[in-house]
Amino acid sequence: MKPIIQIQNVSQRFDTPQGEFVALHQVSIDIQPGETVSLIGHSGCGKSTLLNLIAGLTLPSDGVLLCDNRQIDGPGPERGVVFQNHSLLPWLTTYENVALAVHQVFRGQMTRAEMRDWIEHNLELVHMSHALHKRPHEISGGMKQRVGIARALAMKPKVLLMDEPFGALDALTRAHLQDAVMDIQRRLHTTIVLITHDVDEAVLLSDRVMMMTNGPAATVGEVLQVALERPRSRVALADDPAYHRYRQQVLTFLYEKHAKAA
Ligand SMILES: Nc1ncnc2c1ncn2[C@@H]1O[C@H](COP(=O)(O)OP(=O)(O)OP(=O)(O)O)[C@@H](O)[C@H]1O
Repeated sequence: MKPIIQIQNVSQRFDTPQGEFVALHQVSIDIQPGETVSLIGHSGCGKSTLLNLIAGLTLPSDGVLLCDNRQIDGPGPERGVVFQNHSLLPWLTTYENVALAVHQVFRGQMTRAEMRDWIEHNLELVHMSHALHKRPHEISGGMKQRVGIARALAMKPKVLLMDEPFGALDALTRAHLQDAVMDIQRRLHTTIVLITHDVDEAVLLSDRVMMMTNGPAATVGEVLQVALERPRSRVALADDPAYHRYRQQVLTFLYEKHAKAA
């Protein structure tokens, strides 16, 4: 199968008052359609820098990134982004926040009725149909994050890029949303690239975990293939020796091979 995302020898350098800072050094990754890949590594290693490059929010100093065989030279609707802080517009309702994105992408391609159905469908996917007319300040953090995911999905992205999407949520809400994302992925076969600091989240959600070395000049140090059957249940996995072995491998990478000085 042809990879949907190709990252080829990508390096990223930043000019700083102290001189040039090499954030990423020669990162190469292929991501297959429908795959869920997580990026894990200590704070400051370059995860967001890499995700921003895939999103097209920044351009690499060296190397090439391709999405569906086309060079990434800016943001595009085929790459939906979900950030840690939902980034909804506070003066718009749940429905209107999603509608804004849908109108931008599909104006001229869908009728008004089709757009309305599509907006409602995506909010239904994340179980938010009951709060279509609420504004962000009237809903919880987890609900806002659901709307952010619906907004990204509504653009029919080939790839969903998530930068610590559940980082600001309590453990139970986080678990619900992880399940929702796995469910959506199973139904839509969306390719997902996810940044996380959470070893359990990485193993539970991913087909592959990219473990990044510490910066400067960070790169992918090891790749863990997670061959757990889907659908995955967090309760069943709690007793699964394979799950614990995977977890152990990530922990060993982060806290023994690439431990970070406090
Ligand atoms: N625009 C910039 N100018 C200078 N340095 C930058 C810039 N953006 C990122 N960096 C540096 O590059 C490195 C990687 O940053 P990045 O935000 O990608 O890390 P991260 O792994 O996502 O961190 P965290 O887990 O804390 O969010 C850091 O040392 C950061 O200070």
